[in-house]
Amino acid sequence: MAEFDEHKHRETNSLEGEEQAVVGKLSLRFQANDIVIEDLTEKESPSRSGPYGVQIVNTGPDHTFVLDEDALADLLLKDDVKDRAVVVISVVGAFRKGKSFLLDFFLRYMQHKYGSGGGGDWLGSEDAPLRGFSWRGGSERDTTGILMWSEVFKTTLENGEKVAIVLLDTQGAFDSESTVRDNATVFALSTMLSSTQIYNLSQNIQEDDLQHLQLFTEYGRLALEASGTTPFQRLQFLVRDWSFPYEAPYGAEGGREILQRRLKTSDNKHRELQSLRQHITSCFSEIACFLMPHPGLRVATSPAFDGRLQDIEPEFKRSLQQLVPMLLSPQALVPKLINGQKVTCRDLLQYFKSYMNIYKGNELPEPKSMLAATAEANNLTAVAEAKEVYTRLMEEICGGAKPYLQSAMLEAEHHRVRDKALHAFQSKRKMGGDVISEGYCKQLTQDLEEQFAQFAAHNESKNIFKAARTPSVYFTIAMVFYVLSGACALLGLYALANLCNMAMFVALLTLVLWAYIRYSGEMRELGVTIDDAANMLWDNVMKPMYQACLEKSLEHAAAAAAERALGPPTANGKHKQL
Ligand SMILES: Nc1nc2c(ncn2[C@@H]2O[C@H](COP(=O)(O)OP(=O)(O)OP(=O)(O)O)[C@@H](O)[C@H]2O)c(=O)[nH]1
Ligand SMILES: [Mg+2]
Repeated sequence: MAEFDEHKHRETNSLEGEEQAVVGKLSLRFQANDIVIEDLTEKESPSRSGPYGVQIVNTGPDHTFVLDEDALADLLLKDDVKDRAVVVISVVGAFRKGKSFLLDFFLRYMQHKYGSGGGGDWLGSEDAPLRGFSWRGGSERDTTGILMWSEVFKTTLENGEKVAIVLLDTQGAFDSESTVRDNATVFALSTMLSSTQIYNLSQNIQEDDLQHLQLFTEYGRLALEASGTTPFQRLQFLVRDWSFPYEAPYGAEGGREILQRRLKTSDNKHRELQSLRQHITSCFSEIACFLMPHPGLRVATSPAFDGRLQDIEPEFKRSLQQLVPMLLSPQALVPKLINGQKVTCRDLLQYFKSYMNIYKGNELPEPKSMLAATAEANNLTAVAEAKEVYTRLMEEICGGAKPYLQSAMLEAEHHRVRDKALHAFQSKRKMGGDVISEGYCKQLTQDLEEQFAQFAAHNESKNIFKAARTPSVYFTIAMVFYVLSGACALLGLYALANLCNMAMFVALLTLVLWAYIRYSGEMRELGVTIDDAANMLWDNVMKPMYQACLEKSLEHAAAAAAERALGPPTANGKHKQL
């Protein structure tokens, strides 16, 4: 039924003699007396065989945002990137202003420079449609929540540091469906989590654009006080459709002029305007601006435009050639810092979780709770790193295929490795001071002890003598009863002999049952009971008897040796010296 409705849905656009009708997933385009049929399925939901924009923050009911932890973990916890410092590039700003469109050019550069690449110009061929994050024409919003590109790019910076690069596309602000809180949430989340925040503006930098930054300048001020380091890295204003190149030229140079004018603090400015400017400047380690020309009427107004370069004004393409390497070349990449420390992909997952938590309520969080969330995430990432150190080192000592290690030695190694892990935790700088980190440290110590118990149990299971205890106990019992039954039968005590036989069969049956449980992995609880019974019998009956026998035979052997050395005792009890 839904499919039927969808197929009934029709949209028609007309532009300069071109007509387009959308029927279900098919687009019919009447262009220069030709009918062009396009399949929109791929455009709407890109094929999952290649990379795509992964929805990591979804819009939930009642204007809530929900983090898709699993999707994010899949991207950030891949073995080849999880421990790399991360560079996070995000684009924010009002809706329908070409954010996703721009990101798709970023992707072309990334794939060319850091991906499978290929020769030629990174901008691509003139007639290739633009693919990547979903973008489209029209007046209704397209991107919702936050998306991360599924391909985490890798490169080495000039200083030799290996980094991972992630791209974020965000929901446009100020559409008719979003509340002020929704806009603020997307804006704050992406700013707090990115190392390069591209603030996409249309035509000019206006005062209200600066005011939106005020949302977290107070957080920035508190973070600055708490850590003594600049809370955010790069803020890149990007002015689209700049129409006054005669006043300030397109590109970074013109951008600098405009930015200077907009951020200038002078005595004749109102105090509020001055303080806003001061805060913005102190929160980011680098603020820049770039003026983009208009891409041409086909880009802005044609429903048939699919992103191919041949439809874009050359001036716009020239600006892209300047802007994109300026932000994404290895020399330009800025790793994400929080509290003055590099953030790895694994840490980024934790920061996402902690920051999403504070945006769960109905109210916008206070800057203080944003700071508390940062302190929490600082500690949690330090805990995760310490646990990683502990697990890695212990795996090297007694992990999977490593042979059995004596219990006392394993314990000594545990103490050494635990101290190393605790040192890793303590040496990471954390907001909130010792009072907060003490609690995390206690919990960490407890968790490491629990982990050690598991390592120790695993180590014990490798002791083949202990592993063989259960079958040897039951086999011994069976043998003892077999001999006893034979002896009883010889003495004519048939009732007793039968009882012994029965006990022998019970022991053998238990042995067979145990072997089956171990082999099949079924009825594991019964297996544990059989092992426990064997341990109990060993500890309380067989071991004492075995020790008693051993002592007796040792005594006997010692006496025999002494006798051999000293000769047999004489009638008066003295030994005759040989
Ligand atoms: N005027 C103008 N239009 C542009 C520019 N860049 C892209 N567009 C057009 O803007 C429209 C919207 O592009 P999107 O990339 O989907 O915009 P968005 O900002 O991601 O929109 P939302 O996802 O709804 O927030 C498309 O028709 C593009 O062709 C530009 O620099 N100037
Ligand atoms: Mg978009």
